[in-house]
Amino acid sequence: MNGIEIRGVSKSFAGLRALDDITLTLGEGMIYGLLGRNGAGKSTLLNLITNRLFPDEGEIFINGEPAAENDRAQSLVYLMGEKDYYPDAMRVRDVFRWTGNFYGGFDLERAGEFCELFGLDQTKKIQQLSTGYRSIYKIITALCVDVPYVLLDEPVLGLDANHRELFYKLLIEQYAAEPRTFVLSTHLIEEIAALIEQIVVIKNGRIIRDESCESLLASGYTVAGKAGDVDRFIEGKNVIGTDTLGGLKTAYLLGRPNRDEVPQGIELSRIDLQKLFIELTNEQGAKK
Ligand SMILES: Nc1ncnc2c1ncn2[C@@H]1O[C@H](COP(=O)(O)OP(=O)(O)OP(=O)(O)O)[C@@H](O)[C@H]1O
Repeated sequence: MNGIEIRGVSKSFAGLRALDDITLTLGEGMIYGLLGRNGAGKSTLLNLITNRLFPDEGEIFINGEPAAENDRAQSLVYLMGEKDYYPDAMRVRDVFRWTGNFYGGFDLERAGEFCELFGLDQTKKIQQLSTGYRSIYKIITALCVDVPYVLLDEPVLGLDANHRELFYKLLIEQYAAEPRTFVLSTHLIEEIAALIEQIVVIKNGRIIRDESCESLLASGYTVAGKAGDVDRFIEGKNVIGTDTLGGLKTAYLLGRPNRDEVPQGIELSRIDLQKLFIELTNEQGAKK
């Protein structure tokens, strides 16, 4: 079966259960958002898929082949991790060549174009790059390597807003030109909300949501209007947060709205992903 299949995987570090019986399939040609609070287990999961770590229990398969110590399976997955896996003295252009040799395909021409767009000098050594450009050379590598599964762990770390926009744009363009699976682990949830099709939420080492962005967003809604009207409307409903500005109030609710029940003067709209995420992942919040 094609895809990355994670079956009953657990991983502990010195007694701390970082991942607890994870079962998950990452399909082909999809953009996933892997979301979770700090320490939830996102990087551990990505590191297990790519053999930086090995599970205590369970197994991972890549296109039907065991992922553990299997070069053929691993050549299908590229992880852009938080750590630098290339020697500091290596030049950016050599990273591109080396990655192409290891993975059997790399679009050097496209990488050159991306370097120009980001203003990255390919002749520079990694050790000469600023924090943002250390992310940028890795982003470019991840976008240009020819593999069906690209895992991006905090890809926009240290990037300014313009460079983040550029990255999202290039990612969508690359995806449209040649569909493959991208898994984006990030805390900048609203920024990726428009890109992702499927959302996986990890909380305390367990998966609490694995569903389409569309259906997750349909599990809540926002109402806004005069504070008094909004207060009357939300009474007895499942309110997860409110914002007040002057005499106006916005309330975020779980559940599906009954449109017929919404009085005049109350504006109904979609809930934003960030608000839902906060509710799903706070300690008291959201049972599965
Ligand atoms: N090599 C390690 N040794 C010991 N503990 C570890 C190790 N790697 C991860 N952990 C612990 O496992 C848990 C999950 O960490 P992980 O890095 O996977 O979380 P994360 O969701 O990626 O977090 P963040 O968003 O902060 O990067 C944390 O409690 C972390 O401290």
